[in-house]
Amino acid sequence: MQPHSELMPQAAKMNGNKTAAAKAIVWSIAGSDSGGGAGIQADLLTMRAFGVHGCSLITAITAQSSVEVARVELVSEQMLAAQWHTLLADLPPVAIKIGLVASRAQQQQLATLLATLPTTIPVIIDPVLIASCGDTLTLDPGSDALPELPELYRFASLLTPNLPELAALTGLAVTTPDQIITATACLLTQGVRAVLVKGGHASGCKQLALDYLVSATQQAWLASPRIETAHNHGTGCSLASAIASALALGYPLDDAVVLAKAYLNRGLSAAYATGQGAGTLNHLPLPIAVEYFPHWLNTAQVQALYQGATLADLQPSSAAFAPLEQQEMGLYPVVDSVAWLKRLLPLGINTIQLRIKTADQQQLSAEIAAAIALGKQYQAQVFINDHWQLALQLGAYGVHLGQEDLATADLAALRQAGIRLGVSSHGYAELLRAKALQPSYIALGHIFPTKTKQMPSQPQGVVRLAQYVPLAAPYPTVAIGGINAERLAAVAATGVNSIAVVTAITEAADPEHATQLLMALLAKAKQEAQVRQLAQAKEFAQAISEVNAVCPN
Ligand SMILES: Cc1ncc(COP(=O)(O)OP(=O)(O)O)c(N)n1
Ligand SMILES: Cc1nc(C(=O)O)sc1CCOP(=O)(O)O
Ligand SMILES: [Mg+2]
Repeated sequence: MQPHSELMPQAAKMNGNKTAAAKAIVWSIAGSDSGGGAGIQADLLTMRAFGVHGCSLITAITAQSSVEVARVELVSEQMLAAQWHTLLADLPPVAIKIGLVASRAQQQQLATLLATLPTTIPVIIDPVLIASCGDTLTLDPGSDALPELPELYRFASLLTPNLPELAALTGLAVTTPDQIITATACLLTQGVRAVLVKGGHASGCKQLALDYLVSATQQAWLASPRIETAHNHGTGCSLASAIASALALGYPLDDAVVLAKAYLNRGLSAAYATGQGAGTLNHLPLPIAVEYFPHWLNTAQVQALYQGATLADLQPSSAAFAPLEQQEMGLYPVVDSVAWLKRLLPLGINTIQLRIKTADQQQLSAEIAAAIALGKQYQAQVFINDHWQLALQLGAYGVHLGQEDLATADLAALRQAGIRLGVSSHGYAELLRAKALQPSYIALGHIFPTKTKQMPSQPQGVVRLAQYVPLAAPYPTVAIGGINAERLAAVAATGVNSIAVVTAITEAADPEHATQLLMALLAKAKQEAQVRQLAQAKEFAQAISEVNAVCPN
């Protein structure tokens, strides 16, 4: 899917004689909650917070407050169809969120309608069966009632059941992590492409909410501190809408889930009362501060949590990779031969990477050994890309690994040998996964289009980079991908620690001159950033002293 609005030149729509930027359109197919906490109302607030344009297709109208659902009326088949066709003609969706589908007939109708849409439009289905408070939402009593949703399953890019719903949908127990994995596997076999199990109801781990994300290609657990609040009405609707909105903005599914979870955590932290019953989360706009982002865990870690371990136990400092000796990496050239190291190290580069993609084992071994020796000679941090076995064998300073290498590399052996680890990342999910390894640095790519390598992901741009940098803390960060002299200042302004380049050096008419220019530009940009930070700190201190002068206590 193409990223919308944030990364691409803004699409323009004519509005009278004014030109306005178009927002991505997200449909919410759901019930109306007259109390304003859940359903369509929560969905539209969430979509607004994400900066997308929300449209509603109402399936049922509820007379609902914070304490009761007094009456539910399904909209007619004709009215649901009218909403669909009217919107489709003028406001077609980039993503769809489906919440309350109030009868089997509506399921069938929606299945027929969804089948007419391109399969590239992501559909997030939040099975509204059992509310956060544990109440079963019984809408259409009798034989026509839910919970069977298979009619719609095959359209779901992601299904987001809570634990009781997962149990109801599969007929399986879901008390332990293994049982949750088995139950979700059962849903995948029924045609759902991915499942996010919301762990808010789990009793196995008291301090954390553990959500489980699984698709055909990956599985992961997201751990967030439990937020103690009674005002959690509409959390399921908001999470699913947040995921649909993030997908519409061009985030891949795992990133969309991470961002949506952070959105929910922050909203719950600022939740407020409405009536006498459960109030609602606060729909605050993006961006979201680092403290609300979840941790990325594997199943073994979650099993340990179920047995009483804490998050801190899972990441002891003894399991961290050695830190960089020179934390200020500056300009970080990524080159494919020792000949390049010989040209660039005398210029004062302190961090460099040997990235050889084609060579036989003997050549590789010789190049890596020579690179290590040069690193020692120039007291430079030389990282070896990919070839971690040779790096280990030959005693390299560091290795740089991609996400796909993490499954096969012997990380424990590298750590024990004191070899530094740099890890690639391309978005929120990979960043959290990299961070969980306690590496020596985290690379954030690719910022701009690059011709050096075929990238499966989209360029991130500097707006997203600025959000990733604080999330990577305390690990140093390196930006990579399409960076050159013109773009360097904008990249450095994000606060990233280092900038890695390939072609800006290797394809320059005068690589030594280009390197020196990039080094000087980076040093200048960092100095300017420091001056800006100092000025901000001064302004803040001044404001505090003025407040103290007015109200000394
Ligand atoms: C500093 C830096 N960042 C990212 C990469 C990419 O590494 P990887 O994901 O291993 O991909 P390849 O470089 O092997 O194509 C990097 N090399 N350096
Ligand atoms: C090797 C590499 N890795 C990337 C990532 O995003 O992981 S981008 C990239 C290529 C960087 O080359 P250039 O500076 O010529 O664009
Ligand atoms: Mg690699």
